[in-house]
Amino acid sequence: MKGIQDYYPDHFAHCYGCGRLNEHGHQIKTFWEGEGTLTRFVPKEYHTAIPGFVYGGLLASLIDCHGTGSAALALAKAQGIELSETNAPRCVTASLQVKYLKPTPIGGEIVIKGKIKEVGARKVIVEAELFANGVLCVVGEVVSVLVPDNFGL
Ligand SMILES: CCCCCCCCCCCC(=O)SCCNC(=O)CCNC(=O)[C@H](O)C(C)(C)COP(=O)(O)OP(=O)(O)OC[C@H]1O[C@@H](n2cnc3c(N)ncnc32)[C@H](O)[C@@H]1OP(=O)(O)O
Repeated sequence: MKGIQDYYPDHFAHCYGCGRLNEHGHQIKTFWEGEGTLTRFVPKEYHTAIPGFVYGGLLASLIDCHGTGSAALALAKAQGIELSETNAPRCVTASLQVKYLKPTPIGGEIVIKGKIKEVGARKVIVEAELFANGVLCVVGEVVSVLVPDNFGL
């Protein structure tokens, strides 16, 4: 199953968090799951903050790209866009807020769930919950803004 990131054109596919063409990045993929969105990621040992626990900056970057991916999915749905490699909304992060509720253990899969809080013509607000072994460890809110095809070129 394709994630929204699989539809990003090549020049948007180098992001460290979600770019499929960045061999050094996280290459996350974000999907619809019911009315919400979902991203999965398995941290490596070197993603350590203190031994046994995940570095918070990594968790923020996962929430960041989960947010922009969820925003692109939400805009496509709201605007009736059938996703293809030549037709997908492109969003960047305007604002990222993260709250670390509990230390996040290394050693299993992280699941990030997104709830679309607001969808405008260009701005989307996504609330994110990050779980490790089923325990809610981090919450966040991402404001994403739709940008044109030639953004950054
Ligand atoms: C398929 C391919 C995908 C491709 C995606 C692949 C890349 C994934 C990106 C991963 C995440 C990143 O790291 S992205 C990299 C980090 N982010 C950036 O570098 C973005 C830098 N900032 C910018 O370029 C700009 O400030 C923008 C594009 C974010 C917004 O500028 P703009 O386009 O002029 O927007 P503007 O008209 O002023 O505002 C539009 C709406 O957004 C709101 N807004 C604007 N800025 C903010 C803000 N900081 N915090 C809250 N809200 C804001 C405004 O109030 C307004 O709301 P309303 O009046 O409509 O309610």
